[in-house]
Amino acid sequence: MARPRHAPQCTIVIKLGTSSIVHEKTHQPLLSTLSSVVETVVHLRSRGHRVVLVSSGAIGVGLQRMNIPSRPKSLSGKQALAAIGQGRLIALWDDLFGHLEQPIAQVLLTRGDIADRTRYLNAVNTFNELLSMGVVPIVNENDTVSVSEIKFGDNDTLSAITSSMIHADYLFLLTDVDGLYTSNPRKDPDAKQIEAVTSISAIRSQVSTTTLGSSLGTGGMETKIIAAEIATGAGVTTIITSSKHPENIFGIIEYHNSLKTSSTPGTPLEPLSRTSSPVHSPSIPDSHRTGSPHASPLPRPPHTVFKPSSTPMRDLKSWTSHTLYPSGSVIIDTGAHQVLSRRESGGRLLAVGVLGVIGAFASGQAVRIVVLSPAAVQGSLEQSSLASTRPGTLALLAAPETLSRSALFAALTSKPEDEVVPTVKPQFLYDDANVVEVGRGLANYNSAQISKIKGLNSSYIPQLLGYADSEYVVENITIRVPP
Ligand SMILES: N[C@@H](CCC(=O)OP(=O)(O)O)C(=O)O
Repeated sequence: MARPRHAPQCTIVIKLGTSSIVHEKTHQPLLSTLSSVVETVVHLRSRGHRVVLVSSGAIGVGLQRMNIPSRPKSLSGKQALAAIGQGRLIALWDDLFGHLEQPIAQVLLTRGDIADRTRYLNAVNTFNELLSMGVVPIVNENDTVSVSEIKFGDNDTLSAITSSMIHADYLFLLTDVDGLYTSNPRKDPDAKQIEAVTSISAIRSQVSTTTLGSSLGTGGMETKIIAAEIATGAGVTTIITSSKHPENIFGIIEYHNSLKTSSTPGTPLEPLSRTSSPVHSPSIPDSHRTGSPHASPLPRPPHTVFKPSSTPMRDLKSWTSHTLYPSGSVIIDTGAHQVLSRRESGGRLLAVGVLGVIGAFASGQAVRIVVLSPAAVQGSLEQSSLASTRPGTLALLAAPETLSRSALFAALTSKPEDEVVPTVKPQFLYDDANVVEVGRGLANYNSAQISKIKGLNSSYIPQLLGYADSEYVVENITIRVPP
């Protein structure tokens, strides 16, 4: 007899915002929502899934404990309330999960914690160990020690980074609306839910993101879209759905698994849940919206799905792009921008493609990869000139991004290029105002060294720096804005 096909076991991150954890006015915990989340998580665990919860709410619980009506404006005020509330918040989760014999763990992170590669790997190892022990890690930002430079800022971003760290299959952003709408559904009766998103840049122009979000949390739809961008870039299917019906997570996973894996279109997998999942409205299958070859006969609980990238970033690249606070910028020319946007570049930048640096950074630190803004290119062009400084040496007092180096050498000297030591001296003053960030990477040399070797063939590195650790000046580059 044919055995029923089981849904694959997944790693699932579920993020609950402040407005889903405490009441907006009274700050009392929303016990029925929290209990439903606990039942859902325990049920997912019983089906073999690995689950991580990202829980906001420390400040909200702190407000209730101290009987303070609204979030303080000062950072230290928020940090103090988070310190008061976090203990009670985790105690509440432990109590609720404890009734169902489910062990939990508290994981508090800041961006600074995982900006260091060793600490990042330690965090990954801890997550993996906890998950293999059958524990549900409950993550929040370590607000007490976070300052603006090292803050994730909102737990949407934190949940996306957590998903990428543990190579999650799904990230569920549970919130007070059941998906992404074309406009604010609370105000606009014509607002339409967007069921599936394949291009985040395209969706940005179609939706209004400013009007949603409660007075308690720091997130809103914009931070959810940013989180979806980070998570889908790391290969994680990202879902926005209502925190009022966490049990719909079963139906949503089942629905998407049936689209993905059904060899016979329309054959449902064995349900993840034996209990029936309330489904609030029948809706048009994703296949209709996204061009998927298979239609699913399964009901589709309301949600918006952001499809994962078909070419997810390698782990280290994802880590570089999103977890590291960049210390400075490396300005690249248009040619390097094009090359780095191709996969075969391996995400490595040669000195020849560098126009300059902004700020001071050490080797090993994260840097922004930036290009000149159109206005800066124009300003640079206006100041261009060419000069010879000593025999056999060319100084380019020019806008190097506008020049072909070999054409330049051919025009100005009969010597082959490798006999000439050029010095690139753009006269234009580059700063953050005249560049545009297109990606991030890890510097192999410090800012002063990259300044010395910018624009040059890598063979000059030992001569100019006295050593050459690598022929590349920046590695592990992720280009997020193609030319
Ligand atoms: N770490 C803070 C939460 C930050 C925040 O407001 O997040 P969110 O409610 O998801 O927008 C806390 O626990 O209160």
